[in-house]
Amino acid sequence: MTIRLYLACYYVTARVGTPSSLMEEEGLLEEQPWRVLEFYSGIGGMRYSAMKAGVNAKMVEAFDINDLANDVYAHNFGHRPFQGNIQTLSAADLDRYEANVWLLSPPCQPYTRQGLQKQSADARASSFLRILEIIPELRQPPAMLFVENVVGFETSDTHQKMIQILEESQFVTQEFVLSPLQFGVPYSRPRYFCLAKRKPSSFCNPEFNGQLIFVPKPLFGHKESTLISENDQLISTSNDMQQTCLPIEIFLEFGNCMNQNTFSIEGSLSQYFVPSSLIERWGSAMDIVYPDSKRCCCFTKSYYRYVKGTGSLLATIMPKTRDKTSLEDLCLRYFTPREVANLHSFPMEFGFPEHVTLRQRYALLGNSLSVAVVAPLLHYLFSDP
Ligand SMILES: C[S@@+](CC[C@H](N)C(=O)[O-])C[C@H]1O[C@@H](n2cnc3c(N)ncnc32)[C@H](O)[C@@H]1O
Repeated sequence: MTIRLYLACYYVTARVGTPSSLMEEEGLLEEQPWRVLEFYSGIGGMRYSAMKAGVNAKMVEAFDINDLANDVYAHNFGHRPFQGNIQTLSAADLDRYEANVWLLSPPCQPYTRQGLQKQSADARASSFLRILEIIPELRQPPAMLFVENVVGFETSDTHQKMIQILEESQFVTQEFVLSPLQFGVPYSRPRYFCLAKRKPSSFCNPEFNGQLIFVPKPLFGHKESTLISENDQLISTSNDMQQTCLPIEIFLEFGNCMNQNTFSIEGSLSQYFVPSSLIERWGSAMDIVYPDSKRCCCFTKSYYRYVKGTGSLLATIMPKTRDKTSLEDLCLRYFTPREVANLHSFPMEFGFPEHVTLRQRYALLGNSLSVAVVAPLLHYLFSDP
């Protein structure tokens, strides 16, 4: 079944800070906006990143198979993504959009360390492989591509295939593994990113072509002070980059005063309180952070359903001595969905439609991405040398 195409367009943004009408008057809008397709759009992390990056882009279409994610996207952007399996798109379908930029954040389960790591053999990898195979079949291939995935993707056979197809289709690539911690956000969420430009386009720092880079410095024009490791990869000089991060309290919607008493007064807040039974059973596996902490763990789509490895819990009582206080006394709570969105650097205007349940909100956010990381990467991708 082929997905029917709607050619209705919707806009990301003109350049940040300058209304487009004003820019037109000033004669600044000399260039046509880039026509962008957003694959695996989820709740719109890529779109928010493009907005934050201030790139001159027009979102031509977004695609996602998940009904609920599309509800959230429509709620925030006033446009419902195309609902269907990306695998069913043909080259002719995609050519009709006349897009020149593709943003893709395909499913990561085939590559996660906790998963079976079946890579390309996992059915959830098929749609991405198919979309890659379409590139050489296109009448008008994209000029730029941006791919986001989990760390582990870069060693997969899907990655190998992606690089092979991109090279054969005349793309140059630069790859990154970056975390929000490297952008001042107290949030550990390292992710893999591939930036690709089709020749004759090139990157501002072409000396990084074909490399996997672990520091954000090339994005900001720094060429020196990045180190080359034994296997020629750029590595971070600093193990303690979180020292430069803001404290977690800046990202909280309920401050330190939120304790058990507050929970009982404010009925709806009680849902964030961690029950004693969970503390007893899973206490030793919990990642506990404090309002003054400068790091918290990655929130996954299973946050709030499971405790182990799904994201940090917040101590709302600051103990005098941290290592001697019982967990019960810390008045532990879950981060709220708004706070997870804050740590993902989503804008304040982002919200959920009422019918989306708490668990669904966490699941959708857990699948999304860090705007603080993706925005500068997109800005770099869209910049001309
Ligand atoms: C890693 S998430 C991307 C989330 C997105 N970047 C965001 O900011 O929310 C992958 C998304 O791809 C969607 N998806 C997975 N397989 C798909 C397919 N074959 N066709 C269309 N969408 C698919 C899922 O519903 C999910 O929303």
